[in-house]
Amino acid sequence: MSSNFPIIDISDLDSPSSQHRIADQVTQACREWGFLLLKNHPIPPGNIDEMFSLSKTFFSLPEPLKAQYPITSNSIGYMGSFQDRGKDDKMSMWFGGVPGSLLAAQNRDSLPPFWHEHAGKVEAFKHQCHGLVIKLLECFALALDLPDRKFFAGAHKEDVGNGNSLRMLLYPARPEKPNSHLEDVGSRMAAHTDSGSVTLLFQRAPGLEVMSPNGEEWIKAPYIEDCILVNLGDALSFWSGGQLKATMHRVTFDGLPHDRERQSMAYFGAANPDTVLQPIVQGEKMEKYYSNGIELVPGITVGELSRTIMRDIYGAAFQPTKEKKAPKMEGARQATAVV
Ligand SMILES: O=C(O)CCC(=O)C(=O)O
Ligand SMILES: [Fe+2]
Repeated sequence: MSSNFPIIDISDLDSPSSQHRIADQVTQACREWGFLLLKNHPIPPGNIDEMFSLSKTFFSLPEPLKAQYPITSNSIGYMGSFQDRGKDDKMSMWFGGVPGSLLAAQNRDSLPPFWHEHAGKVEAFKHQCHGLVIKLLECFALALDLPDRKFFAGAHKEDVGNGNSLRMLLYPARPEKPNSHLEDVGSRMAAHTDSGSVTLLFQRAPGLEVMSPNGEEWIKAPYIEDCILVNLGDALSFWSGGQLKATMHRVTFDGLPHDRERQSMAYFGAANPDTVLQPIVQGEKMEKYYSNGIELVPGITVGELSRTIMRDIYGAAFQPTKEKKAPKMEGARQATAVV
């Protein structure tokens, strides 16, 4: 069923003679699917392997040790299985913020000590991801023929706001299905759309399901080694006047049985918090648009959207505990949408 899932080779993206063709392919995939697999991308496999290996070591630490560092409103920290609103069986480690913020004094208490010596590598990896997100945004600007070709790149500065987060994930393998002994267990990752612009998804095993273009069935996202899965978020869909899709995706116990492990990493490329959401493609209007059940009104900013989503998901449970002790840092307060 996933045989016509788009797979696009971007090895020639930097060559002026191929740029238009690749931009059109990427954009067409996002009009239809909102998802695609990128082949021959510029992120070195060794760096991806290194991140996965660190992630695995971190997640295997004792739960009480990790649980001392719950995610804060700086989008830095850990969240264990069954702890989020959906009570899903997955562990997440979040690395939000601008370059340098993982080791900044005000975040020291939020970052588990395991990561202190690796923070530079994580930030270097985020920087590479950001570079690829900008290239993809340039493709959309070109193929959509935006009046302001530089709008996307200008609105996604790496050193502004807190939106660009790396989330490491581990869906643990368990001898028994968790809801046989725990009440109120959800799935692995509840169905959702991402709220930002472009997500780069690195996978180490299959398990993700994606809504089909006709919106009628869940399709297994193909897993191809060395390819990055890309999907779009609600903000980008909104700017495109709905031409580009933000597609629902999920991980269930059917798609990923309880005794199978999956490791993944999502890099969420998001626009700077003061960027206004409104259609920018000529001739497009957007009256009503929803991001995971929250109505987006044209004129809302990216920062307001992510704060609303964070409040909706965590409610009173989301306490920026560590942050309260630390001095405030301008420009790094926006929460990232978490599911
Ligand atoms: O594990 C996955 O591939 C899903 C990750 C995801 O959808 C997310 O973090 O938003
Ligand atoms: Fe997602």
